Amino acid sequence: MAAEPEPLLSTDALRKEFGGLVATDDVSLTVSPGERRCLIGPNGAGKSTLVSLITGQLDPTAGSIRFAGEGIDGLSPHERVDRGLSVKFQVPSVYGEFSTRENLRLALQRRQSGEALKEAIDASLERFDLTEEAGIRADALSHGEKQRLEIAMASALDPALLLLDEPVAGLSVEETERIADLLIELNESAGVALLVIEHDMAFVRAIAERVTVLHQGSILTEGEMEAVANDPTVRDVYLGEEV
Ligand SMILES: Nc1ncnc2c1ncn2[C@@H]1O[C@H](COP(=O)(O)OP(=O)(O)OP(=O)(O)O)[C@@H](O)[C@H]1O
Repeated sequence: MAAEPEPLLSTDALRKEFGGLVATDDVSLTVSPGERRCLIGPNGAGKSTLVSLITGQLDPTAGSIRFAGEGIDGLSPHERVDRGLSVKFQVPSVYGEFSTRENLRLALQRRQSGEALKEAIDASLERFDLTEEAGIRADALSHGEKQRLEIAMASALDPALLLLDEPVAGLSVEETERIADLLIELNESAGVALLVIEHDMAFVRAIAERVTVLHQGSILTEGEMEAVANDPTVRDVYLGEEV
């Protein structure tokens, strides 16, 4: 029998304590190459902490992480980005005083220069529907445009995995659908695996192939969205809210 292909990302018994509080409790999560996964769970479930452990912003109290076939424990956040693990945090971190085009140049110039760089910037502007905003200062963009610019910057270096922390929080239904379409297109055309934290269940339904539910720092369950949404234990942790 053929061996199972190695996951792109795997965490093994990951744990994070803050003083006496266990924010991440024995989390063993795997993401396959090219997969679209959403991470859901009520407020305080430990979603952002888990993402910070994966990106290297936080060090685990115990456990380990493998990415693209190698252990990445002890690598800095930048070293993880260089290996293809890219992240878009919840708070927009574009350079407000620079134009949309200049922001993309900063993200893309680590790999390219000259005419190739110009072409890559134009392609990225087009892919993320930002061509008309190319000359606008980033701090004058709408919230949705800023989110799209940030996703464009985070995917500039062709990551194997893109982590996104609440990419549609505070966006209109229309902008949310637009970002869902863009992420699916990015996943399908470039093969980028997605690991997305989100509270917006319509968005989760639109993009997730599989959903992982966190509760009190641990994985409560995993599976396809419909099965997860109908799971009574999941309904319990959401206290009757519609999942
Ligand atoms: N730096 C920190 N110091 C102390 N406690 C923390 C720290 N970061 C997170 N926590 C605690 O860890 C737990 C998990 O928080 P986390 O932000 O990871 O949850 P979350 O699922 O992302 O929540 P939300 O959906 O509200 O963003 C919470 O009880 C939180 O108060």
